[in-house]
Amino acid sequence: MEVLQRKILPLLTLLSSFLLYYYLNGSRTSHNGCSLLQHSHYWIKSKRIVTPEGIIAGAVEVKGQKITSVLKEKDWHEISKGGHVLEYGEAVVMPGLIDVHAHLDDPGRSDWEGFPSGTKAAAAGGITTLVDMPLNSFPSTVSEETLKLKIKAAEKNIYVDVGFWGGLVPGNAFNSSYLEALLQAGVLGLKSFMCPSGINDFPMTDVSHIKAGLSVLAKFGRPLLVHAEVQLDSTKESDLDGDDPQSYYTYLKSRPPLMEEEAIRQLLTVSKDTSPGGPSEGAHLHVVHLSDASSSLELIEEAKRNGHSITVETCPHYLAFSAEEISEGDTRFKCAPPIRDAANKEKLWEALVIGKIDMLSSDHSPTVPELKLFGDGNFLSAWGGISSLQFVLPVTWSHGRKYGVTLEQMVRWWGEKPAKLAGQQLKGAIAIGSYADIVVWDPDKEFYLDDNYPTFIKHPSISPYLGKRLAGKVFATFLRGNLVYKEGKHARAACGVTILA
Ligand SMILES: NC(=O)N[C@H]1NC(=O)NC1=O
Ligand SMILES: [Zn+2]
Ligand SMILES: [Zn+2]
Repeated sequence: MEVLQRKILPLLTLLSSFLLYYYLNGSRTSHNGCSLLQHSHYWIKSKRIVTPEGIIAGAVEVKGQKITSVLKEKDWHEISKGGHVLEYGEAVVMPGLIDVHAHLDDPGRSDWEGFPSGTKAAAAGGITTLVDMPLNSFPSTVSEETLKLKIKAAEKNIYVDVGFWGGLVPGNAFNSSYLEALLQAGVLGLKSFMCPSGINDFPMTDVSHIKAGLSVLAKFGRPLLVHAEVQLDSTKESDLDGDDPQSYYTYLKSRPPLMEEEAIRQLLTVSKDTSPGGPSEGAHLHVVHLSDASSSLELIEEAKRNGHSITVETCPHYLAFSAEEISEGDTRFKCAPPIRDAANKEKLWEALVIGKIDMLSSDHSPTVPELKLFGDGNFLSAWGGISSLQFVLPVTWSHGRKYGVTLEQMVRWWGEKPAKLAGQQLKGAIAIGSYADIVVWDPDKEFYLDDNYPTFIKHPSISPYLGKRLAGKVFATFLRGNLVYKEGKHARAACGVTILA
Protein backbone atom coordinates (compact mmCIF):
# COMPACT_ATOMS: atom_id res chain seq x y z
CA MET A 1 0.00 0.00 0.00
CA GLU A 2 2.82 2.31 0.88
CA VAL A 3 4.57 1.43 -2.39
CA LEU A 4 1.40 2.34 -4.22
CA GLN A 5 1.27 5.73 -2.58
CA ARG A 6 4.93 6.49 -3.06
CA LYS A 7 5.35 5.35 -6.66
CA ILE A 8 2.05 5.20 -8.49
CA LEU A 9 0.28 8.29 -7.16
CA PRO A 10 2.96 10.76 -8.26
CA LEU A 11 2.93 9.13 -11.69
CA LEU A 12 -0.83 9.46 -11.92
CA THR A 13 -0.63 13.10 -10.88
CA LEU A 14 1.97 13.73 -13.55
CA LEU A 15 -0.12 11.99 -16.17
CA SER A 16 -3.28 13.90 -15.34
CA SER A 17 -1.53 17.27 -15.37
CA PHE A 18 -0.02 16.32 -18.73
CA LEU A 19 -3.49 15.54 -20.11
CA LEU A 20 -4.91 18.72 -18.61
CA TYR A 21 -2.13 20.74 -20.24
CA TYR A 22 -2.89 19.34 -23.68
CA TYR A 23 -6.62 19.78 -23.16
CA LEU A 24 -6.25 23.44 -22.18
CA ASN A 25 -3.82 24.18 -24.97
CA GLY A 26 -6.07 22.70 -27.60
CA SER A 27 -3.27 20.58 -29.03
CA ARG A 28 -5.49 17.57 -28.76
CA THR A 29 -7.18 16.61 -32.02
CA SER A 30 -10.93 16.92 -32.32
CA HIS A 31 -12.92 14.01 -30.95
CA ASN A 32 -13.87 12.80 -34.44
CA GLY A 33 -10.34 13.13 -35.80
CA CYS A 34 -11.39 15.63 -38.50
CA SER A 35 -9.28 18.47 -37.14
CA LEU A 36 -5.87 19.01 -35.62
CA LEU A 37 -7.57 21.68 -33.55
CA GLN A 38 -9.94 21.02 -30.74
CA HIS A 39 -11.85 24.28 -31.04
CA SER A 40 -14.77 24.78 -33.35
CA HIS A 41 -14.99 28.51 -32.62
CA TYR A 42 -11.79 30.45 -33.15
CA TRP A 43 -10.06 33.41 -34.79
CA ILE A 44 -7.38 33.28 -37.48
CA LYS A 45 -5.29 36.40 -37.07
CA SER A 46 -2.77 37.81 -39.54
CA LYS A 47 -1.35 40.97 -41.09
CA ARG A 48 -2.25 39.77 -44.59
CA ILE A 49 -5.76 38.43 -45.08
CA VAL A 50 -6.85 38.41 -48.72
CA THR A 51 -10.52 39.41 -48.89
CA PRO A 52 -12.68 40.44 -51.88
CA GLU A 53 -12.33 44.02 -50.57
CA GLY A 54 -8.54 43.89 -50.51
CA ILE A 55 -5.76 42.77 -48.20
CA ILE A 56 -6.36 43.57 -44.54
CA ALA A 57 -4.58 43.15 -41.22
CA GLY A 58 -7.11 41.61 -38.86
CA ALA A 59 -8.84 38.39 -38.01
CA VAL A 60 -11.26 35.86 -39.48
CA GLU A 61 -13.78 34.34 -37.12
CA VAL A 62 -14.67 30.70 -37.71
CA LYS A 63 -17.66 29.00 -36.11
CA GLY A 64 -18.38 25.42 -37.13
CA GLN A 65 -18.01 25.12 -40.89
CA LYS A 66 -18.38 28.78 -41.78
CA ILE A 67 -16.66 32.16 -41.61
CA THR A 68 -18.80 34.29 -39.31
CA SER A 69 -16.88 37.56 -39.34
CA VAL A 70 -13.91 39.26 -40.93
CA LEU A 71 -12.56 42.16 -38.90
CA LYS A 72 -9.82 44.72 -39.31
CA GLU A 73 -7.25 44.86 -36.52
CA LYS A 74 -8.68 48.02 -34.95
CA ASP A 75 -12.16 46.50 -34.62
CA TRP A 76 -11.00 43.09 -33.55
CA HIS A 77 -9.71 43.80 -30.02
CA GLU A 78 -13.07 44.79 -28.60
CA ILE A 79 -15.06 41.84 -29.77
CA SER A 80 -12.73 38.90 -29.54
CA LYS A 81 -11.93 38.83 -25.83
CA GLY A 82 -11.76 35.29 -24.56
CA GLY A 83 -11.97 33.53 -27.92
CA HIS A 84 -9.29 31.10 -29.05
CA VAL A 85 -6.82 32.86 -31.34
CA LEU A 86 -4.49 31.39 -33.93
CA GLU A 87 -1.82 34.04 -34.47
CA TYR A 88 -0.16 33.82 -37.88
CA GLY A 89 1.82 37.09 -37.89
CA GLU A 90 2.78 38.12 -41.43
CA ALA A 91 1.66 34.89 -43.09
CA VAL A 92 -0.89 35.13 -45.90
CA VAL A 93 -4.42 34.00 -45.10
CA MET A 94 -6.48 33.34 -48.22
CA PRO A 95 -9.21 31.02 -49.52
CA GLY A 96 -8.17 27.39 -49.97
CA LEU A 97 -7.37 26.72 -53.61
CA ILE A 98 -10.02 25.23 -55.89
CA ASP A 99 -8.56 22.96 -58.53
CA VAL A 100 -11.16 22.27 -61.21
CA HIS A 101 -9.00 19.85 -63.17
CA ALA A 102 -7.46 16.83 -61.45
CA HIS A 103 -7.33 13.15 -62.38
CA LEU A 104 -7.49 11.18 -59.14
CA ASP A 105 -7.86 7.78 -60.84
CA ASP A 106 -10.16 6.15 -58.28
CA PRO A 107 -11.81 3.69 -58.65
CA GLY A 108 -9.88 1.33 -60.86
CA ARG A 109 -6.44 2.92 -61.12
CA SER A 110 -5.61 3.72 -57.54
CA ASP A 111 -2.08 2.48 -58.26
CA TRP A 112 -1.72 5.70 -60.32
CA GLU A 113 -2.96 8.02 -57.53
CA GLY A 114 -6.28 7.41 -55.77
CA PHE A 115 -8.49 9.54 -53.52
CA PRO A 116 -6.52 9.18 -50.24
CA SER A 117 -3.07 10.17 -51.50
CA GLY A 118 -4.41 12.71 -54.01
CA THR A 119 -6.52 14.57 -51.48
CA LYS A 120 -3.81 14.44 -48.80
CA ALA A 121 -1.44 16.01 -51.33
CA ALA A 122 -4.08 18.64 -52.09
CA ALA A 123 -4.50 19.54 -48.41
CA ALA A 124 -0.72 19.78 -47.99
CA GLY A 125 -0.64 22.11 -50.99
CA GLY A 126 -3.37 24.42 -49.69
CA ILE A 127 -6.07 23.06 -52.02
CA THR A 128 -9.42 22.55 -50.27
CA THR A 129 -11.63 21.65 -53.25
CA LEU A 130 -10.91 19.41 -56.22
CA VAL A 131 -13.08 18.61 -59.18
CA ASP A 132 -12.18 15.18 -60.43
CA MET A 133 -12.03 14.41 -64.14
CA PRO A 134 -14.21 11.62 -65.54
CA LEU A 135 -11.32 9.71 -67.10
CA ASN A 136 -8.20 7.78 -66.03
CA SER A 137 -10.26 6.02 -63.38
CA PHE A 138 -11.99 2.82 -64.43
CA PRO A 139 -14.73 2.87 -65.41
CA SER A 140 -14.92 6.42 -66.78
CA THR A 141 -17.65 8.60 -65.25
CA VAL A 142 -20.07 8.64 -68.17
CA SER A 143 -23.37 7.52 -66.59
CA GLU A 144 -25.38 7.74 -63.40
CA GLU A 145 -24.13 4.26 -62.42
CA THR A 146 -20.46 5.07 -62.93
CA LEU A 147 -20.86 8.32 -60.97
CA LYS A 148 -22.21 6.25 -58.09
CA LEU A 149 -19.04 4.14 -58.20
CA LYS A 150 -16.96 7.35 -57.97
CA ILE A 151 -18.95 8.59 -55.00
CA LYS A 152 -18.64 5.24 -53.25
CA ALA A 153 -14.87 5.19 -53.81
CA ALA A 154 -14.58 8.73 -52.45
CA GLU A 155 -16.62 8.32 -49.30
CA LYS A 156 -14.47 8.30 -46.13
CA ASN A 157 -11.38 8.44 -48.36
CA ILE A 158 -11.09 12.14 -49.14
CA TYR A 159 -9.15 14.69 -47.08
CA VAL A 160 -10.52 17.69 -49.01
CA ASP A 161 -13.87 18.27 -50.73
CA VAL A 162 -14.27 16.60 -54.12
CA GLY A 163 -16.76 17.27 -56.91
CA PHE A 164 -16.99 15.39 -60.21
CA TRP A 165 -17.19 16.21 -63.89
CA GLY A 166 -19.11 13.69 -66.01
CA GLY A 167 -17.86 12.53 -69.43
CA LEU A 168 -19.49 13.61 -72.67
CA VAL A 169 -18.72 10.80 -75.13
CA PRO A 170 -20.25 9.66 -78.43
CA GLY A 171 -22.17 6.95 -76.55
CA ASN A 172 -24.20 9.43 -74.46
CA ALA A 173 -24.07 12.70 -76.39
CA PHE A 174 -27.25 12.15 -78.42
CA ASN A 175 -29.14 10.48 -75.58
CA SER A 176 -30.51 13.43 -73.65
CA SER A 177 -32.37 11.45 -70.98
CA TYR A 178 -29.20 9.48 -70.22
CA LEU A 179 -27.18 12.70 -69.95
CA GLU A 180 -29.89 14.27 -67.83
CA ALA A 181 -29.73 11.32 -65.42
CA LEU A 182 -25.97 11.87 -65.07
CA LEU A 183 -26.47 15.58 -64.42
CA GLN A 184 -29.32 14.95 -62.00
CA ALA A 185 -27.11 12.51 -60.11
CA GLY A 186 -24.83 15.45 -59.33
CA VAL A 187 -21.93 15.98 -61.73
CA LEU A 188 -20.98 19.67 -61.73
CA GLY A 189 -20.79 19.71 -65.54
CA LEU A 190 -19.35 17.65 -68.40
CA LYS A 191 -15.96 17.16 -70.02
CA SER A 192 -15.03 15.94 -73.49
CA PHE A 193 -12.00 15.39 -75.69
CA MET A 194 -11.67 16.50 -79.33
CA CYS A 195 -8.73 14.10 -79.86
CA PRO A 196 -7.96 10.59 -78.56
CA SER A 197 -7.79 10.74 -74.77
CA GLY A 198 -5.37 7.89 -74.24
CA ILE A 199 -8.07 6.02 -72.31
CA ASN A 200 -10.00 3.30 -74.14
CA ASP A 201 -13.37 3.80 -72.49
CA PHE A 202 -13.28 7.56 -73.06
CA PRO A 203 -13.60 8.09 -76.83
CA MET A 204 -13.37 11.50 -78.46
CA THR A 205 -16.24 13.74 -79.49
CA ASP A 206 -16.70 16.00 -82.50
CA VAL A 207 -18.55 19.31 -82.62
CA SER A 208 -21.89 17.62 -83.29
CA HIS A 209 -21.61 15.77 -79.94
CA ILE A 210 -20.53 18.98 -78.25
CA LYS A 211 -23.47 20.92 -79.70
CA ALA A 212 -25.87 18.26 -78.40
CA GLY A 213 -24.19 18.24 -74.99
CA LEU A 214 -24.47 22.01 -74.66
CA SER A 215 -28.21 21.90 -75.32
CA VAL A 216 -28.69 19.52 -72.36
CA LEU A 217 -26.32 21.50 -70.12
CA ALA A 218 -28.30 24.66 -70.86
CA LYS A 219 -31.25 23.27 -68.87
CA PHE A 220 -28.99 22.74 -65.86
CA GLY A 221 -26.91 25.91 -66.19
CA ARG A 222 -23.70 23.88 -66.02
CA PRO A 223 -20.49 24.00 -68.08
CA LEU A 224 -18.83 21.78 -70.66
CA LEU A 225 -15.05 21.53 -70.33
CA VAL A 226 -13.22 20.65 -73.52
CA HIS A 227 -9.76 19.31 -74.25
CA ALA A 228 -9.26 21.36 -77.42
CA GLU A 229 -6.82 19.67 -79.75
CA VAL A 230 -7.78 17.94 -83.02
CA GLN A 231 -5.71 15.59 -85.10
CA LEU A 232 -4.54 17.11 -88.38
CA ASP A 233 -3.67 15.32 -91.60
CA SER A 234 -0.22 16.86 -91.31
CA THR A 235 0.47 15.37 -87.86
CA LYS A 236 0.05 11.68 -88.56
CA GLU A 237 2.59 9.45 -86.80
CA SER A 238 4.00 8.43 -90.19
CA ASP A 239 5.34 11.96 -90.72
CA LEU A 240 7.62 11.44 -87.74
CA ASP A 241 9.35 8.44 -89.27
CA GLY A 242 13.04 8.83 -88.70
CA ASP A 243 12.70 11.56 -86.05
CA ASP A 244 14.32 10.73 -82.72
CA PRO A 245 11.54 9.79 -80.24
CA GLN A 246 13.79 10.77 -77.30
CA SER A 247 14.05 14.32 -78.54
CA TYR A 248 11.45 16.67 -77.09
CA TYR A 249 11.35 18.46 -80.45
CA THR A 250 9.96 15.33 -82.10
CA TYR A 251 7.09 15.38 -79.61
CA LEU A 252 6.53 19.11 -80.18
CA LYS A 253 6.39 18.50 -83.92
CA SER A 254 3.71 15.86 -83.36
CA ARG A 255 1.42 18.37 -81.58
CA PRO A 256 1.78 21.81 -83.19
CA PRO A 257 -0.22 24.87 -82.02
CA LEU A 258 -2.42 24.42 -85.08
CA MET A 259 -4.02 21.41 -83.35
CA GLU A 260 -5.30 23.72 -80.62
CA GLU A 261 -6.17 26.51 -83.02
CA GLU A 262 -8.20 24.26 -85.32
CA ALA A 263 -10.05 22.67 -82.37
CA ILE A 264 -10.96 26.07 -80.97
CA ARG A 265 -12.05 27.28 -84.39
CA GLN A 266 -14.45 24.33 -84.55
CA LEU A 267 -15.61 24.85 -80.98
CA LEU A 268 -16.59 28.43 -81.64
CA THR A 269 -19.09 27.29 -84.25
CA VAL A 270 -21.07 25.73 -81.38
CA SER A 271 -20.12 27.92 -78.41
CA LYS A 272 -22.12 30.66 -80.12
CA ASP A 273 -25.21 28.66 -79.05
CA THR A 274 -24.47 29.79 -75.46
CA SER A 275 -24.85 33.50 -76.32
CA PRO A 276 -27.83 35.44 -74.92
CA GLY A 277 -30.87 34.36 -76.91
CA GLY A 278 -28.98 31.41 -78.41
CA PRO A 279 -30.38 27.85 -78.40
CA SER A 280 -28.10 26.79 -75.51
CA GLU A 281 -28.22 29.94 -73.42
CA GLY A 282 -27.40 28.96 -69.83
CA ALA A 283 -24.71 26.48 -70.85
CA HIS A 284 -21.06 27.48 -70.72
CA LEU A 285 -17.96 26.33 -72.56
CA HIS A 286 -14.60 26.12 -70.81
CA VAL A 287 -11.37 25.40 -72.69
CA VAL A 288 -9.03 23.40 -70.46
CA HIS A 289 -5.24 23.66 -70.31
CA LEU A 290 -4.54 26.13 -73.10
CA SER A 291 -0.92 26.00 -74.19
CA ASP A 292 -0.88 28.00 -77.45
CA ALA A 293 -0.77 31.69 -76.50
CA SER A 294 -1.13 33.03 -80.04
CA SER A 295 -3.96 32.32 -82.52
CA SER A 296 -5.90 30.00 -80.17
CA LEU A 297 -6.07 32.69 -77.54
CA GLU A 298 -7.10 35.33 -80.06
CA LEU A 299 -9.99 33.14 -81.20
CA ILE A 300 -11.22 32.77 -77.61
CA GLU A 301 -10.98 36.55 -77.17
CA GLU A 302 -13.09 37.02 -80.27
CA ALA A 303 -15.74 34.61 -78.99
CA LYS A 304 -15.90 36.47 -75.67
CA ARG A 305 -16.37 39.75 -77.52
CA ASN A 306 -19.18 38.16 -79.50
CA GLY A 307 -21.04 37.22 -76.33
CA HIS A 308 -20.30 33.47 -76.17
CA SER A 309 -20.29 32.13 -72.63
CA ILE A 310 -16.70 30.90 -72.71
CA THR A 311 -13.68 30.82 -70.38
CA VAL A 312 -10.18 29.36 -70.57
CA GLU A 313 -7.64 27.98 -68.13
CA THR A 314 -3.94 27.26 -68.35
CA CYS A 315 -1.76 25.22 -65.98
CA PRO A 316 1.34 25.94 -63.91
CA HIS A 317 3.51 23.65 -66.06
CA TYR A 318 2.96 25.87 -69.11
CA LEU A 319 3.97 28.87 -66.99
CA ALA A 320 6.94 27.31 -65.24
CA PHE A 321 8.71 25.43 -68.03
CA SER A 322 9.68 25.91 -71.65
CA ALA A 323 10.62 23.44 -74.38
CA GLU A 324 14.21 24.69 -74.41
CA GLU A 325 14.88 23.32 -70.93
CA ILE A 326 13.44 19.81 -71.42
CA SER A 327 16.23 17.27 -71.66
CA GLU A 328 16.41 14.40 -74.05
CA GLY A 329 14.23 11.54 -72.83
CA ASP A 330 12.86 13.39 -69.77
CA THR A 331 9.27 12.23 -70.13
CA ARG A 332 8.26 13.74 -66.76
CA PHE A 333 7.54 16.81 -68.90
CA LYS A 334 5.31 15.06 -71.42
CA CYS A 335 1.78 16.41 -71.52
CA ALA A 336 -0.84 17.35 -74.06
CA PRO A 337 -1.00 19.97 -75.39
CA PRO A 338 2.78 20.19 -75.04
CA ILE A 339 4.90 22.71 -73.16
CA ARG A 340 6.00 25.12 -75.92
CA ASP A 341 8.91 27.56 -76.29
CA ALA A 342 9.96 30.35 -73.93
CA ALA A 343 8.39 33.08 -76.08
CA ASN A 344 5.02 31.31 -75.83
CA LYS A 345 5.44 31.05 -72.06
CA GLU A 346 5.97 34.82 -71.83
CA LYS A 347 2.79 35.39 -73.82
CA LEU A 348 0.84 33.02 -71.56
CA TRP A 349 1.90 35.00 -68.49
CA GLU A 350 0.98 38.25 -70.18
CA ALA A 351 -2.47 36.91 -71.08
CA LEU A 352 -3.02 35.59 -67.56
CA VAL A 353 -1.96 38.79 -65.85
CA ILE A 354 -4.29 40.96 -67.95
CA GLY A 355 -7.19 38.54 -67.52
CA LYS A 356 -7.39 37.05 -71.03
CA ILE A 357 -6.80 33.66 -69.43
CA ASP A 358 -9.44 33.35 -66.73
CA MET A 359 -8.02 30.85 -64.27
CA LEU A 360 -5.51 28.12 -63.43
CA SER A 361 -5.85 24.41 -62.79
CA SER A 362 -3.34 21.66 -62.12
CA ASP A 363 -4.34 19.03 -64.73
CA HIS A 364 -2.67 16.68 -62.29
CA SER A 365 -2.49 13.54 -64.43
CA PRO A 366 -0.13 11.03 -62.85
CA THR A 367 0.50 7.40 -63.67
CA VAL A 368 2.80 4.64 -62.43
CA PRO A 369 6.51 5.38 -63.02
CA GLU A 370 6.78 2.38 -65.40
CA LEU A 371 4.46 4.05 -67.92
CA LYS A 372 6.68 7.13 -68.06
CA LEU A 373 9.24 4.82 -69.73
CA PHE A 374 12.23 6.47 -68.07
CA GLY A 375 14.40 3.62 -69.35
CA ASP A 376 14.15 4.45 -73.02
CA GLY A 377 12.76 8.00 -72.72
CA ASN A 378 10.44 7.66 -75.70
CA PHE A 379 8.35 10.84 -75.81
CA LEU A 380 5.94 9.39 -78.35
CA SER A 381 4.91 6.34 -76.31
CA ALA A 382 5.32 7.48 -72.66
CA TRP A 383 2.21 8.43 -70.66
CA GLY A 384 1.29 12.08 -71.21
CA GLY A 385 0.40 13.91 -68.02
CA ILE A 386 2.11 16.10 -65.44
CA SER A 387 2.15 15.20 -61.76
CA SER A 388 1.86 18.43 -59.82
CA LEU A 389 -1.09 18.52 -57.43
CA GLN A 390 0.71 19.39 -54.22
CA PHE A 391 2.94 22.06 -55.73
CA VAL A 392 0.70 24.38 -57.73
CA LEU A 393 0.55 27.15 -55.12
CA PRO A 394 4.32 27.61 -54.71
CA VAL A 395 4.92 27.04 -58.45
CA THR A 396 2.43 29.74 -59.47
CA TRP A 397 3.84 32.12 -56.88
CA SER A 398 7.55 31.44 -57.46
CA HIS A 399 7.29 32.04 -61.19
CA GLY A 400 4.56 34.67 -60.96
CA ARG A 401 6.64 36.95 -58.73
CA LYS A 402 8.79 37.78 -61.77
CA TYR A 403 5.68 39.04 -63.52
CA GLY A 404 4.47 41.14 -60.60
CA VAL A 405 1.68 38.75 -59.67
CA THR A 406 -0.34 39.91 -56.66
CA LEU A 407 -1.98 37.92 -53.88
CA GLU A 408 -5.37 39.11 -55.17
CA GLN A 409 -4.57 37.59 -58.56
CA MET A 410 -3.61 34.32 -56.89
CA VAL A 411 -7.08 34.29 -55.30
CA ARG A 412 -8.81 35.19 -58.57
CA TRP A 413 -7.11 32.38 -60.54
CA TRP A 414 -7.26 29.70 -57.85
CA GLY A 415 -10.39 30.69 -55.91
CA GLU A 416 -12.92 33.10 -57.30
CA LYS A 417 -13.00 32.04 -60.97
CA PRO A 418 -12.84 28.27 -60.42
CA ALA A 419 -15.57 28.54 -57.75
CA LYS A 420 -17.78 30.22 -60.32
CA LEU A 421 -17.04 27.60 -62.98
CA ALA A 422 -17.89 24.78 -60.59
CA GLY A 423 -20.99 26.54 -59.23
CA GLN A 424 -19.65 26.82 -55.67
CA GLN A 425 -21.00 30.09 -54.28
CA LEU A 426 -19.84 29.37 -50.74
CA LYS A 427 -16.24 28.75 -51.71
CA GLY A 428 -13.35 30.78 -53.08
CA ALA A 429 -13.57 33.85 -50.84
CA ILE A 430 -12.73 34.94 -47.30
CA ALA A 431 -16.21 36.33 -46.69
CA ILE A 432 -18.95 36.09 -44.08
CA GLY A 433 -21.13 33.06 -44.78
CA SER A 434 -18.52 31.26 -46.89
CA TYR A 435 -17.11 27.91 -45.84
CA ALA A 436 -14.03 28.27 -43.70
CA ASP A 437 -11.80 26.80 -46.44
CA ILE A 438 -8.55 28.60 -45.79
CA VAL A 439 -4.85 28.27 -46.55
CA VAL A 440 -2.18 29.97 -44.46
CA TRP A 441 1.17 30.29 -46.22
CA ASP A 442 4.41 32.22 -46.27
CA PRO A 443 5.17 33.73 -49.69
CA ASP A 444 8.76 34.51 -48.73
CA LYS A 445 9.75 31.12 -47.41
CA GLU A 446 11.92 29.30 -49.96
CA PHE A 447 12.60 25.59 -49.99
CA TYR A 448 13.94 22.77 -52.13
CA LEU A 449 11.47 20.12 -53.22
CA ASP A 450 13.87 17.39 -52.18
CA ASP A 451 13.63 14.12 -50.30
CA ASN A 452 13.25 15.98 -47.01
CA TYR A 453 10.15 17.76 -48.19
CA PRO A 454 6.95 16.02 -47.04
CA THR A 455 5.23 14.96 -50.29
CA PHE A 456 1.96 13.06 -50.40
CA ILE A 457 1.31 12.34 -54.09
CA LYS A 458 1.67 8.62 -54.73
CA HIS A 459 4.66 8.75 -57.12
CA PRO A 460 6.76 11.86 -56.44
CA SER A 461 9.52 10.63 -58.76
CA ILE A 462 7.45 11.32 -61.89
CA SER A 463 6.90 15.00 -61.06
CA PRO A 464 9.04 17.50 -63.02
CA TYR A 465 8.96 19.81 -59.99
CA LEU A 466 11.07 17.51 -57.87
CA GLY A 467 14.46 18.99 -57.13
CA LYS A 468 13.29 22.54 -57.90
CA ARG A 469 13.65 25.47 -55.52
CA LEU A 470 10.33 27.17 -54.84
CA ALA A 471 8.92 30.02 -52.77
CA GLY A 472 5.65 29.90 -50.86
CA LYS A 473 5.34 27.44 -48.02
CA VAL A 474 1.98 26.19 -46.80
CA PHE A 475 1.71 26.25 -42.98
CA ALA A 476 -1.88 25.27 -42.45
CA THR A 477 -5.00 24.27 -44.37
CA PHE A 478 -8.53 24.56 -42.99
CA LEU A 479 -11.45 22.72 -44.59
CA ARG A 480 -14.96 23.70 -43.48
CA GLY A 481 -13.49 24.90 -40.21
CA ASN A 482 -11.38 21.81 -39.58
CA LEU A 483 -7.62 22.24 -39.40
CA VAL A 484 -6.89 19.38 -41.81
CA TYR A 485 -3.18 20.01 -42.35
CA LYS A 486 -0.44 21.63 -40.35
CA GLU A 487 3.28 21.60 -41.12
CA GLY A 488 3.63 18.11 -42.55
CA LYS A 489 0.84 16.52 -40.53
CA HIS A 490 -2.74 15.66 -41.53
CA ALA A 491 -5.78 15.26 -39.31
CA ARG A 492 -6.38 11.58 -38.64
CA ALA A 493 -9.78 11.20 -40.31
CA ALA A 494 -10.68 11.85 -43.93
CA CYS A 495 -13.43 14.43 -43.48
CA GLY A 496 -13.73 15.93 -46.97
CA VAL A 497 -17.19 15.69 -48.49
CA THR A 498 -18.36 14.84 -51.98
CA ILE A 499 -19.83 17.89 -53.72
CA LEU A 500 -22.87 17.05 -55.79
CA ALA A 501 -24.81 19.57 -57.84
N1 LIG B 1 -5.95 11.24 -70.04
C1 LIG B 1 -5.29 12.32 -69.54
O1 LIG B 1 -5.15 12.48 -68.35
N2 LIG B 1 -4.78 13.18 -70.43
C2 LIG B 1 -4.18 14.37 -69.96
N3 LIG B 1 -2.79 14.33 -69.85
C3 LIG B 1 -2.27 15.37 -70.50
O2 LIG B 1 -1.09 15.65 -70.55
N4 LIG B 1 -3.20 16.06 -71.12
C4 LIG B 1 -4.38 15.47 -70.92
O3 LIG B 1 -5.42 15.79 -71.41
ZN1 LIG C 1 -6.81 17.26 -71.44
ZN1 LIG D 1 -6.75 16.52 -67.80
